[in-house]
Amino acid sequence: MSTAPPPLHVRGITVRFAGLTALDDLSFTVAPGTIHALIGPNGAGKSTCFNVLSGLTRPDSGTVSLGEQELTGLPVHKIASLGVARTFQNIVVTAGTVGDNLMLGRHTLSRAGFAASALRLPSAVREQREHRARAREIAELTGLGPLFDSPVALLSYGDRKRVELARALCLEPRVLLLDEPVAGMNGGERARTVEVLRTVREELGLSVLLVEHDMALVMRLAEDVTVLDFGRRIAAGAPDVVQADPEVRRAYLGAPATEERTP
Ligand SMILES: Nc1ncnc2c1ncn2[C@@H]1O[C@H](COP(=O)(O)OP(=O)(O)OP(=O)(O)O)[C@@H](O)[C@H]1O
Repeated sequence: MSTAPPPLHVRGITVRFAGLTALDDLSFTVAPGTIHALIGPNGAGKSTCFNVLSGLTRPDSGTVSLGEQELTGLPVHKIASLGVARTFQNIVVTAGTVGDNLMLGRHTLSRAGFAASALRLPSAVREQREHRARAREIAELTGLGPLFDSPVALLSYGDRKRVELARALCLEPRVLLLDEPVAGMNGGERARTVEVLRTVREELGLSVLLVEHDMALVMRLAEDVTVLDFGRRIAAGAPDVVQADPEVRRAYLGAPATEERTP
């Protein structure tokens, strides 16, 4: 297992869209090697936060750092290469085999240049072989091993969503940003994904920041929870503490958090 990742610090992030404050002075820390959930009702600012962390949105104020490394304002590819990878809510993977898609994830780690690869120089061929072997290991870890050579188009919805997860893991991230990893999955697929996430965190020792509407899953998987409402942090702490918080219950319009969808 690799060494523990540095903490991911979010400090005083504010994002405004025209007259609307999507994030209002938001601060939290993803502790090394933990699973941290970011939850809140629709429009609370969760996606905006992910967009800031992955470099898609520049905040009006505030900073994001991974340990000592400042990430605020860096371009998407730079943030990814510094160890922060993300998955997207909607599956984008439809073409190629599972292996092809995982190799795309390895692309940014390739040292061999285009010319060396095109000319099939021995060093480039060796490097490709190593990347493919690592992609296979990650496929095994995420339960996709037997599907490595299968076209993604033929996979079930749950497996395709796991290809997206495995592709992000192929970047060898230290922090993984997971945007609704079980959205649209059936009960069996959800349970399988929870298992895979636990294995991945244990085996790879990375930190995970999770946005997920499935409260039962969040409560089972996360060690820390940050709750947003209208861009503000309204509660933070261990799942049972957050769940009992009156303001959190109010934000969810009286719907007790535990009675939402179950995996
Ligand atoms: N590009 C944008 N331009 C204008 N307003 C935006 C933009 N992106 C988000 N918003 C607004 O910012 C607020 C926060 O949206 P965001 O998508 O971050 O919430 P969310 O918590 O991810 O919601 P959901 O759970 O529905 O995905 C919302 O009021 C949304 O309408």
